[in-house]
Amino acid sequence: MKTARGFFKPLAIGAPAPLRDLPVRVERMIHFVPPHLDKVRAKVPEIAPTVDVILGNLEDAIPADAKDAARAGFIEMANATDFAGLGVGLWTRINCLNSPWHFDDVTQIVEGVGDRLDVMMVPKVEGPWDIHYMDQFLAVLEARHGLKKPIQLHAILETAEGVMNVEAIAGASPRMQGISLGPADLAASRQMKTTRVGGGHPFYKVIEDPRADGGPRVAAQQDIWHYTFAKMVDACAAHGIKPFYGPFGAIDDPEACEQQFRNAFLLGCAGAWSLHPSQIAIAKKVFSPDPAEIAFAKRILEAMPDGTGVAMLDGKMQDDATWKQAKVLVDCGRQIAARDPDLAAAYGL
Ligand SMILES: CCC(=O)SCCNC(=O)CCNC(=O)[C@H](O)C(C)(C)COP(=O)(O)OP(=O)(O)OC[C@H]1O[C@@H](n2cnc3c(N)ncnc32)[C@H](O)[C@@H]1OP(=O)(O)O
Ligand SMILES: O=CC(=O)O
Ligand SMILES: [Mg+2]
Repeated sequence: MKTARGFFKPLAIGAPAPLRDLPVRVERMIHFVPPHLDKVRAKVPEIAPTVDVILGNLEDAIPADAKDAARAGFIEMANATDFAGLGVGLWTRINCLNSPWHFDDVTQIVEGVGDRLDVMMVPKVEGPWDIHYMDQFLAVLEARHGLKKPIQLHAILETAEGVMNVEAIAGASPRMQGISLGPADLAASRQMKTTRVGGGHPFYKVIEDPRADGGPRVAAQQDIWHYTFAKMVDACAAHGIKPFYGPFGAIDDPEACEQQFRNAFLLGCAGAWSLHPSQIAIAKKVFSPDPAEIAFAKRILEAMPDGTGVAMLDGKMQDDATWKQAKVLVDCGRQIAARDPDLAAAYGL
Protein backbone atom coordinates (compact mmCIF):
# COMPACT_ATOMS: atom_id res chain seq x y z
CA MET A 1 0.00 0.00 0.00
CA LYS A 2 1.25 3.50 -0.82
CA THR A 3 2.01 5.98 1.93
CA ALA A 4 -0.43 8.86 2.42
CA ARG A 5 2.05 11.32 0.91
CA GLY A 6 2.93 9.01 -1.98
CA PHE A 7 -0.66 8.34 -3.01
CA PHE A 8 -1.04 11.60 -4.96
CA LYS A 9 2.43 11.72 -6.53
CA PRO A 10 2.64 11.36 -10.33
CA LEU A 11 3.88 7.86 -11.23
CA ALA A 12 6.10 9.00 -14.10
CA ILE A 13 8.34 12.03 -14.65
CA GLY A 14 6.29 14.45 -16.75
CA ALA A 15 2.92 12.81 -16.09
CA PRO A 16 0.09 15.09 -14.89
CA ALA A 17 -0.56 15.20 -11.15
CA PRO A 18 -3.29 12.80 -9.99
CA LEU A 19 -6.69 14.38 -9.26
CA ARG A 20 -7.49 14.93 -5.58
CA ASP A 21 -11.24 15.15 -6.18
CA LEU A 22 -13.51 13.71 -8.83
CA PRO A 23 -14.48 16.28 -11.46
CA VAL A 24 -18.14 17.27 -10.99
CA ARG A 25 -19.93 15.55 -13.85
CA VAL A 26 -23.42 14.30 -14.54
CA GLU A 27 -23.13 10.71 -15.77
CA ARG A 28 -26.69 9.37 -15.86
CA MET A 29 -26.08 7.19 -18.90
CA ILE A 30 -22.88 5.78 -20.37
CA HIS A 31 -23.91 5.23 -23.97
CA PHE A 32 -22.16 2.29 -25.64
CA VAL A 33 -21.18 2.69 -29.27
CA PRO A 34 -19.68 -0.12 -31.39
CA PRO A 35 -17.06 2.02 -33.19
CA HIS A 36 -16.17 -0.49 -35.92
CA LEU A 37 -19.56 0.10 -37.56
CA ASP A 38 -19.37 3.07 -39.93
CA LYS A 39 -23.15 3.47 -39.85
CA VAL A 40 -23.33 3.76 -36.06
CA ARG A 41 -20.22 5.94 -35.85
CA ALA A 42 -21.81 8.33 -38.33
CA LYS A 43 -24.67 8.82 -35.88
CA VAL A 44 -22.45 9.84 -32.98
CA PRO A 45 -22.57 13.63 -33.63
CA GLU A 46 -26.38 13.39 -33.52
CA ILE A 47 -26.49 11.17 -30.40
CA ALA A 48 -23.80 13.05 -28.45
CA PRO A 49 -25.94 16.04 -27.39
CA THR A 50 -28.58 13.65 -25.99
CA VAL A 51 -26.28 11.77 -23.60
CA ASP A 52 -24.00 12.50 -20.66
CA VAL A 53 -21.26 10.05 -21.69
CA ILE A 54 -20.32 8.43 -25.01
CA LEU A 55 -18.26 5.26 -24.73
CA GLY A 56 -16.46 3.58 -27.59
CA ASN A 57 -16.60 -0.12 -26.81
CA LEU A 58 -13.62 -2.22 -27.82
CA GLU A 59 -14.27 -5.30 -25.66
CA ASP A 60 -17.10 -7.86 -25.57
CA ALA A 61 -19.67 -7.49 -28.38
CA ILE A 62 -16.88 -6.50 -30.80
CA PRO A 63 -15.92 -9.51 -32.96
CA ALA A 64 -12.27 -10.61 -32.78
CA ASP A 65 -11.69 -9.74 -36.42
CA ALA A 66 -13.04 -6.21 -35.89
CA LYS A 67 -10.94 -5.26 -32.84
CA ASP A 68 -8.44 -3.20 -34.84
CA ALA A 69 -11.25 -1.50 -36.76
CA ALA A 70 -13.07 -0.68 -33.51
CA ARG A 71 -9.94 0.90 -32.01
CA ALA A 72 -9.27 2.93 -35.16
CA GLY A 73 -12.96 3.87 -35.37
CA PHE A 74 -12.93 5.06 -31.77
CA ILE A 75 -9.87 7.24 -32.36
CA GLU A 76 -11.51 8.75 -35.44
CA MET A 77 -14.81 9.27 -33.60
CA ALA A 78 -13.05 10.85 -30.60
CA ASN A 79 -11.37 13.45 -32.80
CA ALA A 80 -14.35 14.20 -35.03
CA THR A 81 -16.63 15.73 -32.38
CA ASP A 82 -15.91 18.25 -29.63
CA PHE A 83 -17.43 16.20 -26.80
CA ALA A 84 -15.96 18.42 -24.08
CA GLY A 85 -17.53 21.47 -25.74
CA LEU A 86 -20.91 19.72 -25.57
CA GLY A 87 -20.34 18.84 -21.91
CA VAL A 88 -20.32 15.14 -22.83
CA GLY A 89 -17.84 12.72 -21.28
CA LEU A 90 -15.70 10.63 -23.64
CA TRP A 91 -14.91 7.12 -22.43
CA THR A 92 -13.64 3.91 -23.93
CA ARG A 93 -13.92 0.31 -22.74
CA ILE A 94 -10.61 -1.40 -23.50
CA ASN A 95 -9.99 -5.12 -23.83
CA CYS A 96 -9.02 -6.92 -20.66
CA LEU A 97 -5.49 -7.06 -19.35
CA ASN A 98 -4.64 -10.58 -20.54
CA SER A 99 -6.10 -10.20 -24.03
CA PRO A 100 -4.04 -9.87 -27.24
CA TRP A 101 -5.61 -6.43 -27.92
CA HIS A 102 -5.00 -4.78 -24.56
CA PHE A 103 -1.55 -3.30 -25.22
CA ASP A 104 -2.52 -1.72 -28.54
CA ASP A 105 -5.79 -0.43 -27.06
CA VAL A 106 -4.05 1.49 -24.29
CA THR A 107 -1.00 2.71 -26.21
CA GLN A 108 -2.81 3.74 -29.39
CA ILE A 109 -5.70 5.43 -27.59
CA VAL A 110 -3.53 7.52 -25.30
CA GLU A 111 -1.49 8.58 -28.32
CA GLY A 112 -4.44 9.12 -30.66
CA VAL A 113 -7.03 10.60 -28.31
CA GLY A 114 -4.89 12.18 -25.58
CA ASP A 115 -6.56 14.74 -23.36
CA ARG A 116 -9.92 14.33 -25.12
CA LEU A 117 -10.36 11.01 -23.26
CA ASP A 118 -11.92 11.33 -19.82
CA VAL A 119 -12.23 7.75 -18.60
CA MET A 120 -10.89 4.33 -19.54
CA MET A 121 -13.22 1.51 -18.49
CA VAL A 122 -11.29 -1.62 -17.54
CA PRO A 123 -13.17 -4.92 -17.69
CA LYS A 124 -12.78 -7.98 -15.48
CA VAL A 125 -10.80 -6.23 -12.74
CA GLU A 126 -9.89 -8.87 -10.18
CA GLY A 127 -8.08 -6.87 -7.53
CA PRO A 128 -6.14 -3.66 -6.79
CA TRP A 129 -3.10 -5.03 -8.63
CA ASP A 130 -4.92 -4.60 -11.96
CA ILE A 131 -5.54 -0.94 -11.15
CA HIS A 132 -1.94 -0.41 -9.96
CA TYR A 133 -0.71 -1.78 -13.28
CA MET A 134 -3.05 0.49 -15.28
CA ASP A 135 -2.08 3.45 -13.11
CA GLN A 136 1.62 3.06 -13.88
CA PHE A 137 1.12 2.18 -17.55
CA LEU A 138 -1.05 5.25 -18.13
CA ALA A 139 1.36 7.54 -16.28
CA VAL A 140 4.22 6.49 -18.56
CA LEU A 141 2.08 7.03 -21.68
CA GLU A 142 0.69 10.36 -20.42
CA ALA A 143 4.25 11.58 -19.88
CA ARG A 144 5.38 10.39 -23.31
CA HIS A 145 2.48 12.08 -25.12
CA GLY A 146 2.38 15.24 -23.00
CA LEU A 147 -1.13 14.85 -21.57
CA LYS A 148 -2.22 17.70 -19.31
CA LYS A 149 -4.81 15.82 -17.25
CA PRO A 150 -4.81 12.26 -15.91
CA ILE A 151 -7.05 9.70 -17.60
CA GLN A 152 -9.43 8.30 -15.02
CA LEU A 153 -10.16 4.60 -14.52
CA HIS A 154 -13.52 2.88 -14.22
CA ALA A 155 -13.56 -0.80 -13.21
CA ILE A 156 -16.22 -3.32 -14.16
CA LEU A 157 -17.14 -5.58 -11.25
CA GLU A 158 -17.79 -8.81 -13.07
CA THR A 159 -15.83 -11.65 -11.52
CA ALA A 160 -16.24 -13.42 -8.19
CA GLU A 161 -12.67 -12.45 -7.29
CA GLY A 162 -13.39 -8.82 -8.15
CA VAL A 163 -16.42 -8.82 -5.84
CA MET A 164 -14.27 -10.30 -3.07
CA ASN A 165 -11.77 -7.42 -3.56
CA VAL A 166 -14.12 -4.58 -4.42
CA GLU A 167 -13.13 -2.37 -1.49
CA ALA A 168 -9.45 -2.55 -2.39
CA ILE A 169 -10.24 -1.91 -6.07
CA ALA A 170 -12.26 1.21 -5.22
CA GLY A 171 -9.35 2.66 -3.24
CA ALA A 172 -6.48 1.45 -5.41
CA SER A 173 -5.61 4.75 -7.13
CA PRO A 174 -6.59 8.42 -7.32
CA ARG A 175 -7.45 7.64 -10.94
CA MET A 176 -10.50 5.63 -9.85
CA GLN A 177 -13.67 7.36 -11.08
CA GLY A 178 -16.16 4.59 -10.43
CA ILE A 179 -17.23 0.97 -10.71
CA SER A 180 -20.02 -0.64 -12.76
CA LEU A 181 -21.76 -3.90 -12.01
CA GLY A 182 -21.28 -6.31 -14.94
CA PRO A 183 -24.04 -8.87 -14.41
CA ALA A 184 -23.36 -10.96 -17.51
CA ASP A 185 -19.73 -11.85 -16.89
CA LEU A 186 -20.36 -12.00 -13.15
CA ALA A 187 -23.12 -14.56 -13.65
CA ALA A 188 -20.75 -16.70 -15.69
CA SER A 189 -17.88 -16.29 -13.21
CA ARG A 190 -20.15 -17.35 -10.35
CA GLN A 191 -21.68 -20.29 -12.22
CA MET A 192 -25.12 -18.66 -11.94
CA LYS A 193 -27.58 -20.61 -14.07
CA THR A 194 -29.03 -17.78 -16.15
CA THR A 195 -28.58 -16.42 -19.66
CA ARG A 196 -30.03 -12.98 -18.81
CA VAL A 197 -28.04 -9.73 -18.89
CA GLY A 198 -29.03 -8.14 -15.58
CA GLY A 199 -32.53 -7.59 -14.24
CA GLY A 200 -34.60 -9.98 -12.18
CA HIS A 201 -35.25 -13.67 -12.54
CA PRO A 202 -38.74 -15.10 -11.98
CA PHE A 203 -37.36 -18.25 -10.31
CA TYR A 204 -35.37 -16.38 -7.66
CA LYS A 205 -38.03 -15.90 -5.00
CA VAL A 206 -39.31 -16.80 -1.57
CA ILE A 207 -42.52 -18.74 -1.12
CA GLU A 208 -44.91 -18.93 1.81
CA ASP A 209 -45.55 -22.19 3.73
CA PRO A 210 -48.15 -24.62 2.35
CA ARG A 211 -51.67 -23.38 3.09
CA ALA A 212 -54.05 -25.48 5.19
CA ASP A 213 -56.68 -25.15 2.46
CA GLY A 214 -54.21 -26.26 -0.22
CA GLY A 215 -54.68 -22.93 -1.99
CA PRO A 216 -52.04 -21.26 -4.11
CA ARG A 217 -49.04 -20.07 -2.09
CA VAL A 218 -47.93 -16.46 -2.22
CA ALA A 219 -44.43 -16.03 -3.64
CA ALA A 220 -42.37 -12.89 -4.14
CA GLN A 221 -39.47 -12.45 -6.53
CA GLN A 222 -36.22 -11.33 -4.86
CA ASP A 223 -33.40 -9.22 -6.24
CA ILE A 224 -30.64 -11.52 -7.40
CA TRP A 225 -28.13 -8.61 -7.58
CA HIS A 226 -28.84 -6.92 -4.27
CA TYR A 227 -25.89 -8.29 -2.30
CA THR A 228 -23.32 -7.38 -4.93
CA PHE A 229 -24.87 -4.01 -5.57
CA ALA A 230 -24.91 -3.02 -1.92
CA LYS A 231 -21.33 -4.19 -1.46
CA MET A 232 -20.23 -2.21 -4.52
CA VAL A 233 -22.11 0.95 -3.52
CA ASP A 234 -20.60 0.91 -0.03
CA ALA A 235 -17.09 0.38 -1.40
CA CYS A 236 -17.51 3.26 -3.86
CA ALA A 237 -19.11 5.65 -1.36
CA ALA A 238 -16.45 4.92 1.24
CA HIS A 239 -13.71 5.73 -1.28
CA GLY A 240 -15.47 8.79 -2.74
CA ILE A 241 -16.00 7.32 -6.22
CA LYS A 242 -19.21 6.62 -8.15
CA PRO A 243 -21.13 3.34 -8.45
CA PHE A 244 -23.06 2.50 -11.66
CA TYR A 245 -25.41 -0.17 -12.88
CA GLY A 246 -24.08 -1.82 -16.06
CA PRO A 247 -25.93 -3.39 -18.99
CA PHE A 248 -29.58 -4.36 -19.24
CA GLY A 249 -29.83 -6.80 -22.12
CA ALA A 250 -33.60 -7.01 -22.69
CA ILE A 251 -33.83 -4.09 -25.09
CA ASP A 252 -37.41 -5.18 -25.77
CA ASP A 253 -38.46 -4.73 -22.12
CA PRO A 254 -38.19 -1.02 -21.27
CA GLU A 255 -40.35 -1.44 -18.16
CA ALA A 256 -37.97 -3.96 -16.60
CA CYS A 257 -35.01 -1.83 -17.66
CA GLU A 258 -36.54 1.16 -15.90
CA GLN A 259 -37.09 -0.89 -12.74
CA GLN A 260 -33.50 -2.19 -12.73
CA PHE A 261 -32.17 1.34 -13.25
CA ARG A 262 -34.47 2.66 -10.51
CA ASN A 263 -33.25 0.10 -8.00
CA ALA A 264 -29.71 1.23 -8.78
CA PHE A 265 -30.64 4.92 -8.46
CA LEU A 266 -32.34 4.39 -5.10
CA LEU A 267 -29.37 2.44 -3.79
CA GLY A 268 -26.94 5.25 -4.64
CA CYS A 269 -25.81 4.72 -8.22
CA ALA A 270 -25.01 7.72 -10.42
CA GLY A 271 -26.07 6.14 -13.71
CA ALA A 272 -26.27 3.06 -15.90
CA TRP A 273 -25.14 1.89 -19.32
CA SER A 274 -27.35 2.45 -22.36
CA LEU A 275 -26.75 -0.21 -24.99
CA HIS A 276 -29.46 0.93 -27.41
CA PRO A 277 -30.73 4.43 -28.20
CA SER A 278 -34.07 3.53 -26.56
CA GLN A 279 -32.35 3.12 -23.18
CA ILE A 280 -30.98 6.69 -23.18
CA ALA A 281 -34.31 8.27 -22.26
CA ILE A 282 -34.96 5.60 -19.61
CA ALA A 283 -31.66 6.37 -17.87
CA LYS A 284 -32.24 10.11 -18.14
CA LYS A 285 -35.66 9.80 -16.55
CA VAL A 286 -34.59 7.48 -13.75
CA PHE A 287 -31.28 9.10 -12.78
CA SER A 288 -32.74 12.64 -12.71
CA PRO A 289 -34.52 13.00 -9.35
CA ASP A 290 -38.27 13.53 -9.42
CA PRO A 291 -39.11 17.27 -9.20
CA ALA A 292 -41.52 16.51 -6.32
CA GLU A 293 -38.66 14.89 -4.34
CA ILE A 294 -36.47 17.91 -5.00
CA ALA A 295 -39.25 20.24 -3.84
CA PHE A 296 -39.64 18.31 -0.58
CA ALA A 297 -35.87 18.15 -0.08
CA LYS A 298 -35.68 21.93 -0.52
CA ARG A 299 -38.33 22.35 2.16
CA ILE A 300 -36.24 20.22 4.55
CA LEU A 301 -33.16 22.40 3.91
CA GLU A 302 -35.22 25.56 4.44
CA ALA A 303 -36.77 24.20 7.65
CA MET A 304 -33.31 23.70 9.19
CA PRO A 305 -31.06 26.38 7.64
CA ASP A 306 -27.97 25.39 9.66
CA GLY A 307 -28.57 21.65 9.23
CA THR A 308 -29.31 20.96 12.90
CA GLY A 309 -32.33 20.47 15.11
CA VAL A 310 -35.67 18.86 14.48
CA ALA A 311 -38.71 19.82 12.42
CA MET A 312 -42.02 18.30 11.32
CA LEU A 313 -43.00 18.47 7.64
CA ASP A 314 -46.28 16.91 6.51
CA GLY A 315 -46.23 14.55 9.49
CA LYS A 316 -42.62 13.45 8.89
CA MET A 317 -39.87 14.07 11.41
CA GLN A 318 -36.78 15.83 10.03
CA ASP A 319 -33.39 16.23 11.73
CA ASP A 320 -29.69 16.53 10.91
CA ALA A 321 -29.70 13.16 9.12
CA THR A 322 -32.67 13.89 6.86
CA TRP A 323 -31.10 17.31 6.17
CA LYS A 324 -28.08 15.40 4.78
CA GLN A 325 -30.37 13.16 2.73
CA ALA A 326 -32.09 16.26 1.37
CA LYS A 327 -28.73 17.79 0.51
CA VAL A 328 -27.77 14.70 -1.51
CA LEU A 329 -30.92 15.13 -3.60
CA VAL A 330 -30.62 18.89 -4.02
CA ASP A 331 -26.90 18.69 -4.89
CA CYS A 332 -27.70 16.02 -7.50
CA GLY A 333 -30.57 18.15 -8.83
CA ARG A 334 -28.34 21.22 -9.00
CA GLN A 335 -25.69 19.40 -11.05
CA ILE A 336 -28.34 18.13 -13.45
CA ALA A 337 -30.00 21.57 -13.62
CA ALA A 338 -26.69 23.07 -14.73
CA ARG A 339 -26.80 20.72 -17.71
CA ASP A 340 -30.51 20.61 -18.49
CA PRO A 341 -32.58 23.83 -18.71
CA ASP A 342 -35.92 21.93 -18.63
CA LEU A 343 -35.01 20.19 -15.38
CA ALA A 344 -33.56 23.43 -13.99
CA ALA A 345 -37.01 24.96 -14.42
CA ALA A 346 -38.79 21.89 -13.01
CA TYR A 347 -36.49 21.86 -9.96
CA GLY A 348 -36.48 25.63 -9.50
CA LEU A 349 -32.69 25.40 -9.19
C1 LIG B 1 -23.51 -8.08 -21.78
C2 LIG B 1 -22.25 -7.55 -21.37
C3 LIG B 1 -21.75 -6.35 -22.08
O1 LIG B 1 -20.58 -6.24 -22.24
S1 LIG B 1 -22.87 -5.18 -22.61
C4 LIG B 1 -21.90 -4.09 -23.57
C5 LIG B 1 -21.57 -4.61 -24.95
N1 LIG B 1 -22.67 -4.53 -25.87
C6 LIG B 1 -22.88 -3.46 -26.60
O2 LIG B 1 -22.12 -2.50 -26.56
C7 LIG B 1 -24.09 -3.47 -27.51
C8 LIG B 1 -24.36 -2.10 -28.11
N2 LIG B 1 -25.59 -2.12 -28.86
C9 LIG B 1 -25.69 -2.67 -30.08
O3 LIG B 1 -24.73 -3.16 -30.66
C10 LIG B 1 -27.06 -2.65 -30.70
O4 LIG B 1 -27.90 -1.73 -30.08
C11 LIG B 1 -27.79 -4.04 -30.69
C12 LIG B 1 -28.03 -4.49 -29.27
C13 LIG B 1 -26.95 -5.10 -31.43
C14 LIG B 1 -29.15 -3.88 -31.39
O5 LIG B 1 -28.86 -3.31 -32.65
P1 LIG B 1 -29.97 -3.27 -33.80
O6 LIG B 1 -30.53 -4.64 -33.99
O7 LIG B 1 -29.35 -2.60 -34.98
O8 LIG B 1 -31.09 -2.37 -33.14
P2 LIG B 1 -32.18 -1.51 -33.87
O9 LIG B 1 -32.48 -2.06 -35.23
O10 LIG B 1 -33.34 -1.40 -32.94
O11 LIG B 1 -31.49 -0.09 -34.00
C15 LIG B 1 -32.21 1.05 -34.37
C16 LIG B 1 -31.23 2.06 -34.90
O12 LIG B 1 -30.34 2.46 -33.86
C17 LIG B 1 -28.99 2.20 -34.21
N3 LIG B 1 -28.29 1.74 -32.99
C18 LIG B 1 -28.44 0.58 -32.36
N4 LIG B 1 -27.66 0.52 -31.28
C19 LIG B 1 -27.00 1.70 -31.21
C20 LIG B 1 -26.07 2.24 -30.32
N5 LIG B 1 -25.62 1.53 -29.27
N6 LIG B 1 -25.64 3.49 -30.53
C21 LIG B 1 -26.08 4.19 -31.60
N7 LIG B 1 -26.96 3.73 -32.50
C22 LIG B 1 -27.42 2.50 -32.31
C23 LIG B 1 -29.06 1.12 -35.28
O13 LIG B 1 -27.91 1.17 -36.08
C24 LIG B 1 -30.33 1.50 -36.01
O14 LIG B 1 -30.04 2.56 -36.88
P3 LIG B 1 -30.85 2.77 -38.27
O15 LIG B 1 -32.24 3.12 -37.88
O16 LIG B 1 -30.75 1.46 -38.99
O17 LIG B 1 -30.13 3.87 -38.96
O1 LIG C 1 -19.60 -6.18 -19.13
C1 LIG C 1 -20.64 -6.32 -18.59
C2 LIG C 1 -21.18 -7.56 -18.17
O2 LIG C 1 -22.31 -7.59 -17.68
O3 LIG C 1 -20.47 -8.57 -18.34
MG1 LIG D 1 -18.52 -8.06 -19.18
